[in-house]
Amino acid sequence: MCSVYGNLYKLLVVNHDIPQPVLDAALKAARDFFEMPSKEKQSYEKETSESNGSDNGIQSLESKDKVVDWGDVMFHEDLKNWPANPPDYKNAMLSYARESQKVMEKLLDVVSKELRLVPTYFRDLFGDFEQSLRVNHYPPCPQPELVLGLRPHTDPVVFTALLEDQTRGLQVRNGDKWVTVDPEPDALVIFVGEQLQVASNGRYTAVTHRAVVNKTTDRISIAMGLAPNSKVLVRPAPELLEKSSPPRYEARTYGEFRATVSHGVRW
Ligand SMILES: O=C(O)CCC(=O)C(=O)O
Ligand SMILES: [Fe+2]
Repeated sequence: MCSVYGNLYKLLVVNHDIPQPVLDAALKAARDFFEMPSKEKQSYEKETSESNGSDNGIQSLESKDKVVDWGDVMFHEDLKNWPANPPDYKNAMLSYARESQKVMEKLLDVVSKELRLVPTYFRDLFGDFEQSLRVNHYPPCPQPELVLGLRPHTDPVVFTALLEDQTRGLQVRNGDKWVTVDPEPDALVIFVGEQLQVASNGRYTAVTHRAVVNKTTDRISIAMGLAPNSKVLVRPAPELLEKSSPPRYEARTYGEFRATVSHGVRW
C-alpha cells in the first residue's frame, strides 16, 4: 500500500493511496483560510489558537526572554470548531482526516508485524481512535534567525500525518543535529508519537521536530494526529516485556497523560 522511506527519526510515505485532489483541497482550504482578512479570521483564531505569531510579531521579537512561535494555528480538537468560511474548509479537512487515518492504521499494522505481534495488535490496543487537526500557517519573518515557526516538541499522539506545501521549514532532530526535511510533492511525513513510544516500550521513539521560518515565503502545514480516546489505558505491550526488557513507562490512560504532560504545543 505504500513505500516507507526513512529510519528511526522520520517516515516519509509516498504511494499512500490518498487521492491527490484530497491533499490539494486540504492545502488550498488552509491557504484560503489564512488569506482571509484578519477580521474574519480573528473570531476563529481566538477560539482555537495558542499563537502569538505574525500579528503582534514584531513586539514578540523584541522580548528576548519569551519563546516566540512565529505562526498561526487553527486547532480542531476531535475534529470540531470549523469556520464557516472558506465554505469547503470543513469538508476538505474531514476528507484529509479520513484518508490519513486509513494510512496511519495500515502503518500501525506494519509496526505490529515488525515487532512480531499480531498484525492488528496496536489497532486493537488503542481502540476507537480520535483525531485532532492542527492547521499551521507561518508567515515570512523579517528576522527568521530570531524565532521559530513552532518550538521543538514531540506529538503526544500515536502517529501524526503531516501534509505540507512545497516550502521548506520542517526540521527533525537526529542525534544532536536538526535535519531539514525537504518537502516532496505527493508525500506525507508520518511522525511516531508518544503513545506509540510507550506502547512499544521504546522500540519506536517519538520524533522531536520543529518548524523554522524564512524571510520571503509563507508556509502551510496540516498535521493530523491519531490518538486513542481518553479512557484507553496506554502501557508497554506485555508481549514485548522480558526480564531483560522491563517496562520503561508507566501505564496511564490517554486522558491522564494529556492532563499531566505538556510540551507547550497544544495537541
Ligand atoms: O509545520 C510543521 O512542519 C510542523 C507542525 C507540527 O509539528 C505540529 O503541528 O505538531
Ligand atoms: Fe508536531
